[in-house]
Amino acid sequence: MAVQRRGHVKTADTSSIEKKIKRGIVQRQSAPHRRYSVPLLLVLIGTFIGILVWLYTKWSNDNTDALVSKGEILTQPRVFTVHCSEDYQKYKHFPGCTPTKCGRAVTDSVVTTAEAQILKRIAERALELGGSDGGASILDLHSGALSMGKKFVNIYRYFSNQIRHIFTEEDFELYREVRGRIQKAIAETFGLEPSKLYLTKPTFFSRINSTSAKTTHDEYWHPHIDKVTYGSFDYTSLLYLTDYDVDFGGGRFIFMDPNSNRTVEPRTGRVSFFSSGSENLHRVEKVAWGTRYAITVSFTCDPDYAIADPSFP
Ligand SMILES: O=C(O)CCC(=O)C(=O)O
Ligand SMILES: [Fe+2]
Repeated sequence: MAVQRRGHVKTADTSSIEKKIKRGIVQRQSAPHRRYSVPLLLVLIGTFIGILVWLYTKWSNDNTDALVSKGEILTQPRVFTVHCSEDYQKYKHFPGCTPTKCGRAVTDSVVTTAEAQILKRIAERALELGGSDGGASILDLHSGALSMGKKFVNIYRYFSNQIRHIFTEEDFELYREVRGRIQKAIAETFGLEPSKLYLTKPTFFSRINSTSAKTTHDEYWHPHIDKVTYGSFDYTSLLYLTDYDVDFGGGRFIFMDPNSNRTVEPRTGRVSFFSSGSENLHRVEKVAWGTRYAITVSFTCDPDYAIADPSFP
């Protein structure tokens, strides 16, 4: 009995030990699997998220290439020619001016950074007296139009007593000088007679921030063709007064070509100019943060639509 009891106890001990050993083996066998499964899962999830992010970036950028990025400094105009649209045929032809060679160009050597900073301060001074309730405000030195709330006022009339504290004679001189240089660069690039190009309206400073639009005037981001929108435009130029990715995010200028988008990243003193027809459909990306300043300086070939340089009233 005793032997049997001992034997029974021994059997029970043995089987529990065997079980433990087996469990140990199973645990040892399964341990590497468990050790690797969590990191492996994380790698798989990470890869999956990576693919999703890549797909989203590719999709949202929609084939977007930088024509000129902020980091580059162009000492010569970078010129891209494109076929002229038929838009100009609907208007009177002015030999030596009406676009026959169309395209776009960007240069950093026409306006200095210091000049652009002075021009930016003109816009800042005037716009802090008014400004749109929405994200886009303008100041037109020619007509005097200044965004104010949901409307516009005439800065020369509205602030008539203070106007000589807002602007100086030198401000207007610099504006004229810069306009002349841009006109020359356009004429050289497109093979035009500079004197056959005239300043036209609207020509204006713009200030854009990320505040949501309150009226349609604030909706600057829509694709458009300047010749269709403004009629008299034959050549559009843009002078940038702030830096993309430093002073503001978003806000890149986008040429919308049939199969791709090409961006110009604003940089203080950078001038971009292009023929105004539908060969240069474009839009401005929404500004995500910060404040973007620019000047739209427009030119026509039709002397009937010419305007004089701005001056004190
Ligand atoms: O500010 C810009 O970059 C472009 C503005 C524009 O498209 C325009 O004034 O017609
Ligand atoms: Fe435009």
